[in-house]
Amino acid sequence: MEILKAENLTKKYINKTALDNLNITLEKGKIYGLLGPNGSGKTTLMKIIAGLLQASSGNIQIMESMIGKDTKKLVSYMPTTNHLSNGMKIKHWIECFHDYFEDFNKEKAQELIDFMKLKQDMKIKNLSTGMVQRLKISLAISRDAILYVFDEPFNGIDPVSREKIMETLLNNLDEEKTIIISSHMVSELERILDRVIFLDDGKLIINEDADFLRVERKMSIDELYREVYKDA
Ligand SMILES: Nc1ncnc2c1ncn2[C@@H]1O[C@H](COP(=O)(O)OP(=O)(O)OP(=O)(O)O)[C@@H](O)[C@H]1O
Repeated sequence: MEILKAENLTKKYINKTALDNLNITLEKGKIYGLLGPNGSGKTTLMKIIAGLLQASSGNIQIMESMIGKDTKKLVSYMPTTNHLSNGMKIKHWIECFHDYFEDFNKEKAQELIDFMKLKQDMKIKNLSTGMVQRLKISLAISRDAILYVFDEPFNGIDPVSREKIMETLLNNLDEEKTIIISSHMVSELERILDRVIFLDDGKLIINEDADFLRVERKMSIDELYREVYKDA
């Protein structure tokens, strides 16, 4: 089942076309790796899907609704930046998410925060980079959305914690959910991906089944990535 469809999606900033006539569909229940070098348009696409940025032209629909207020309720988005204000404690953010998102499961968030070895009384300003990432991920996973969009969830995270986060994603989001993850850590991510999307300078160059690509190209997704972008 198709849950997202983008047609001729273009995003122009003042002197840069960040997304160039993108046509893309996402299927229900799949984990997508959104891959590409710096500046290829990954964050721009994710922000548009999350309803935080408007495309310059083209259409994008989620569950057959045009992007807007209604589709925001269907998408749980974890930005790459720290969007949680510093003076607040973790427990305040749990309350905020609970107030703001109808689909937010407070008990689940509390469990995940414990699992991630965080304490509810910790202030955001006292958290390390990796701890902030773990908190952002816990909050995003605690929503019961249709589509989960994680922008660079492994930034600043050590290898053991990366494994833990991947396990948490797989264990907490059932097979009905669709997930998009952008990352530069292709080799670590590849084992959980069903499909891969390669962007290059705002253009879609691959949207394909990961196993199919491995067999067809006789290489891992990581090797394919290095080959495709060797001149980037
Ligand atoms: N607000 C903005 N104003 C002008 N240009 C922008 C803006 N945001 C992004 N860009 C440009 O759009 C292009 C795509 O940026 P984007 O952040 O989507 O790429 P990305 O693939 O997420 O990169 P990275 O891997 O470095 O995070 C880049 O050339 C970037 O400089």
